[in-house]
Parts: sequence; C-alpha cells; structure tokens
Amino acid sequence: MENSIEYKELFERALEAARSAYAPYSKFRVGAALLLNDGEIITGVNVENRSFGLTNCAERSAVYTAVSAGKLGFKAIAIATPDSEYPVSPCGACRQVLSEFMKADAPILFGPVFEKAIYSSLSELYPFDALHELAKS
Ligand SMILES: O=c1ccn([C@H]2C[C@H](O)[C@@H](CO)O2)c(=O)[nH]1
Ligand SMILES: [Zn+2]
Repeated sequence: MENSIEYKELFERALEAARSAYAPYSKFRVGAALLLNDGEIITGVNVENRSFGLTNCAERSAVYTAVSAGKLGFKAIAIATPDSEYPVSPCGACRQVLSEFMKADAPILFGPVFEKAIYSSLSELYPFDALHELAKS
C-alpha cells in the first residue's frame, strides 16, 4: 500500500498544487491533496498574510474547500513541501482540524518529494481522539 499508484498520484497532485501557494513571506510553499472516499481529489495551498498569524495552512485550505463544496468522507491526505529538504509534518492546528473529519487510521503522507515521503496516520500524529466520531464517514 505504501508505494501504491494511488498514493503517488495523490502526492503528485499535492506537489502540483504547491505551485499555487501564496507564500511571499516565508517562501515556503505547501500543497495538500485530500483523497475523498469516492476517489475525487481536492487540493489546497498555504495562503499567507502580511499579518503573519492569519496564515492558513495548505491542509486546512484543502479541508475547507472540500467541506465548502459539501464533500465529507476523507480517506487520506498528502502534503508536499517542495522547498524543504526534509519532510515537514502538519502543524497542531491542522492536526486538530483533520481529526474532525478523518478516521484514526487515515493515512497522512508528507515530504518534499514522493520518494522521501513519510507515511503516518492521524492516530500517530494526533492520538487520544478516538472517541470523536462525528463526520468521519
Ligand atoms: O504542514 C505545513 C507546514 C507549514 N505550512 C505553511 C505555513 C506557512 O505559510 C509556511 C511556513 O511555515 O508553510 C503549511 O501550510 N503546512
Ligand atoms: Zn497547519
């Protein structure tokens, strides 16, 4: 499963999305690709602001785009950080938001390129959240 074509495609979509990142301050582009239960992929990018604290991460942009389109049921998420040498994992805020919508065993992969990506899961990145089952179809 870890090298499946499905995950390579998901990661490549995240990488492609990262080109649209709005990151003039950090110059650190991030793209995220959410895999829906029906196979559709929805992407998001980090959107920065000159008031730095208002920055929205790529992961949350993807989730909010999907939910705004009436789509729930997220199977996996890939996060591409092409400007980093090493994998960068989702921040705490994004882990909390992902936990609202994804099952504990949902795969989360992240890396600068697919070949260096780390395969993790929501339960590994955000443990002790198993009791909240609303919206996790
Ligand atoms: O997992 C991550 C890590 C960082 N960022 C963004 C926030 C900010 O715009 C830039 C630098 O931290 O990268 C994300 O979107 N997702
Ligand atoms: Zn984040």
